[in-house]
Amino acid sequence: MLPQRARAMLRRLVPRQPLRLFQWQAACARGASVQRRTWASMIPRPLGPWGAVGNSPPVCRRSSSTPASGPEVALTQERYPVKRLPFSTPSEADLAAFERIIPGRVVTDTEVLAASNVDWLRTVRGCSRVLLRPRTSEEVAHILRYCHERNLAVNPQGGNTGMVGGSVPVFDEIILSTALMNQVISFHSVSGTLVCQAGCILEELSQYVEARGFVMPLDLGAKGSCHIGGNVATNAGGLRFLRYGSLHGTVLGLEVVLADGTVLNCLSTLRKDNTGYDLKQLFIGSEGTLGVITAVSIQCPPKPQAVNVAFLGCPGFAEVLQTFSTCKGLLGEILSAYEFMDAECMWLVRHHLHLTSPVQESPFYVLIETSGSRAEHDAEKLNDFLEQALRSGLVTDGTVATDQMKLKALWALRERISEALSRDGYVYKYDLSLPTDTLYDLVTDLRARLGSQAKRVVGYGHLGDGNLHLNVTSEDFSRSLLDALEPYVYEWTAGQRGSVSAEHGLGFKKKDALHYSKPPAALRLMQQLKALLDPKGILNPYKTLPAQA
Ligand SMILES: O=C(O)CC[C@@H](O)C(=O)O
Ligand SMILES: [Zn+2]
Repeated sequence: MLPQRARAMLRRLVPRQPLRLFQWQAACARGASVQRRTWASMIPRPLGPWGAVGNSPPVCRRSSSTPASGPEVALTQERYPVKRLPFSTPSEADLAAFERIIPGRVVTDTEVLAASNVDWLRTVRGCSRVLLRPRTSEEVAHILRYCHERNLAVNPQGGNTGMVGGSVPVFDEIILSTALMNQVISFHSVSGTLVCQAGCILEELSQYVEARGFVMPLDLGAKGSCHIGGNVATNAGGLRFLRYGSLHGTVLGLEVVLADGTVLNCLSTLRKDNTGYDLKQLFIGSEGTLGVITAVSIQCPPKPQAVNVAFLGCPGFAEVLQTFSTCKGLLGEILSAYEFMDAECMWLVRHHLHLTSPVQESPFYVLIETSGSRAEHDAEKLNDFLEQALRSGLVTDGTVATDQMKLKALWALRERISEALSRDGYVYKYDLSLPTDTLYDLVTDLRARLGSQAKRVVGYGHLGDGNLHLNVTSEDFSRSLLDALEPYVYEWTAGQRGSVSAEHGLGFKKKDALHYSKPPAALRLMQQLKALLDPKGILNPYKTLPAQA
């Protein structure tokens, strides 16, 4: 019985490596339990408005202009204890002044504003009455110079795909959209340096550089909508972090318009530049509170020639960790992603998005990606790893993809968890950096602690980066559930010397938790930097930094 089952698995796992069949058979014959399914059953069925898997790739396009429908989102100022700061209120004369700066691109249409005032998760809502659509840095400079003089608050907005309420107004801040700043400025075909405006959509940039033999150093589930400027402003992490590292390393230069309208042109394309303070770093992850990023220079790595994705089932979290150690050792330089999700996540993507699991039901799943330059070499390494993982019982079932469509289908299972969660009810999101050994303990702990108060408590994330996405859902927003979660989650994280925001930033929702991850002296220095660069506090107020006493 076993050799036959093993053969079935081999066909799925090593589609292009017939020479290795014997080794696989041997490995499986030594006791690996496998489940047979075919690719046909694995490929998800067509989806709803967020894209389809099948002949077309699963593009996860979050549209800021068409947020999911549902009951009206409560105003942030009503749900949270926040007081409007004494900024001016935009007047008819201000609108006329904006109209002179960007003729025809001053938006007061209530439908457009309704969409731009709400985050895509539908958890926070402002009441801005004007949205500006500049095309150039000079226009942004002109607008900010005017707002600075008039003491008007400004909410910079990219694709509005953030997770922490950083990209929508809290009150009536003017929305400054980068949507029309979507031009590639230059691309160097030898170095792979891309220079572009801040409003370029990440997925469009990916397609642009891929056609030229390169890839963007970052990739996110929200790639179909998010803007590169927003990615940099929030220091987005994402799915390629393990391989290419943080934007603090890959961004070579920035052009930023400061609060008073000064254009800071640090749009360098140099790999090495040790002249004084590296000012661009201040703006990476500052969430639009120190300046508005208008252009980005970014280093794109060469496109890998061979990509494999393995999607595996693990019997427990200990095995998820051991599988990670094993694959780091055996895959070495070709390992480009190590993601995990628990059984609840799989339930969510199946139930809400009708995606089909390619492997038998397991308590945990891992997605391993390899990216290299020689297909045979990578396949050999991957086979060795899979053989060992299966033989030692770390992995109980799995499947491997090498072609584009199947790769994307496997990635969709992981990338679209966030979307599935948003269809499950109100979502409380925690994006934590934790020591990998204890990374899942908090999920288990919370399930017991919250009991039936929560609809679902799930854990997934970028295990390779020590990043847990802890998500809790309830039918509707519940103050008592929020109180049960906070500050408990933050205290738990601080107890592990973790970070309360690994990659999503602080925005509006997490700003008061900053002190769990930074000492008082760091907070003071941040406040001083803010005061220096934006003395009137007009840029993205109520975000990132806690309100000063
Ligand atoms: O929704 C989340 O909690 C995480 C979203 C994103 O960072 C991901 O890794 O999928
Ligand atoms: Zn993430």
